[in-house]
Amino acid sequence: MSSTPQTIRLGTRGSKLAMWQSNWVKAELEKLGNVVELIQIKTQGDVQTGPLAQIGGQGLFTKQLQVALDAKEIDLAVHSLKDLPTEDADGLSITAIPPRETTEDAICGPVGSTLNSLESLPQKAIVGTGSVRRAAQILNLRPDLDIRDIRGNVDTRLAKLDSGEFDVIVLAAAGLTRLGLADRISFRFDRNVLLPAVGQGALGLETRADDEATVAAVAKLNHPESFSSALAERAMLRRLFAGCLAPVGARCDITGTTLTLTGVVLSRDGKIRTEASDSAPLNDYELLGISVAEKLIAAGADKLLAAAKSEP
Ligand SMILES: NCc1[nH]cc(CCC(=O)O)c1CC(=O)O
Repeated sequence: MSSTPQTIRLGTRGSKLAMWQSNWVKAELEKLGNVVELIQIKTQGDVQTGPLAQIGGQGLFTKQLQVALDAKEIDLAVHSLKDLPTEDADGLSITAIPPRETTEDAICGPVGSTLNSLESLPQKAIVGTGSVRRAAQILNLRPDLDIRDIRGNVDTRLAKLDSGEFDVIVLAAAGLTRLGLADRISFRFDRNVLLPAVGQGALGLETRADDEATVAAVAKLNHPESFSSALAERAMLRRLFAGCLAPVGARCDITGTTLTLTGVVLSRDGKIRTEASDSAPLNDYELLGISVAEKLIAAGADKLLAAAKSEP
């Protein structure tokens, strides 16, 4: 006698990118014999449209999913890991991180543009990004550029670019790739030059920690290298007492079973930049993140972060 598998209720935001990610997770779970139902949930980030830095608030895109998970309205939340605050949510756990998509940031120019590097942008070009991390690192390299805030999902941002509001915009290559829009990328930044956001390109699969059946099913989607690298970056950010709205970047490199984490913290205007790095066995990701954060703090990162917070 075969028992009918329990249905996993998967909570997702309704944006195209979120739906792509959730449908991907659904299909992977179904391949393993699970039954999955998608449940759309609106988050504050979908409702409010002001500049991200002003609406502020960590977890704008993730909190409602966590509330629904906690209330047992869903069994699994699929997050873009970079939008998920690093403070542990009571009773919830990141059960799996599937193979990570590319972590690079990309510049998108007008269709047919021949831009191929930051150096190829004209003087004072208008660059659209809402990310202080991207803004600070770009200004560090090109102080002349005119960085302006942009918001909305990937399609909205590309439409704003195409309407001529910006000369170029910056987006995560991961989102563009998932949406089949990689042909809109003019060039990608070298990860050694512009360090990605903590968790960029990774999905966080969150469950109730005590929901054994869902935990067992979801854990099969975990990719250990992606898990260790993304969680090392998150441990660094947590130890810096910073969030996804801070001028902080991170990069992980894996050689064999050794994980190397590099972190960067900048002033908002990009004039001051401190970088630190350390290596550890893959399983010691938590200690590695703390170690790199402490090196950054020793180099003055806490003062940069305090100053960045107090700026409008
Ligand atoms: N903050 C929005 C967000 N969250 C995740 C991605 C892209 C996909 C990813 O990094 O996993 C994006 C858009 C962007 O930064 O271009």
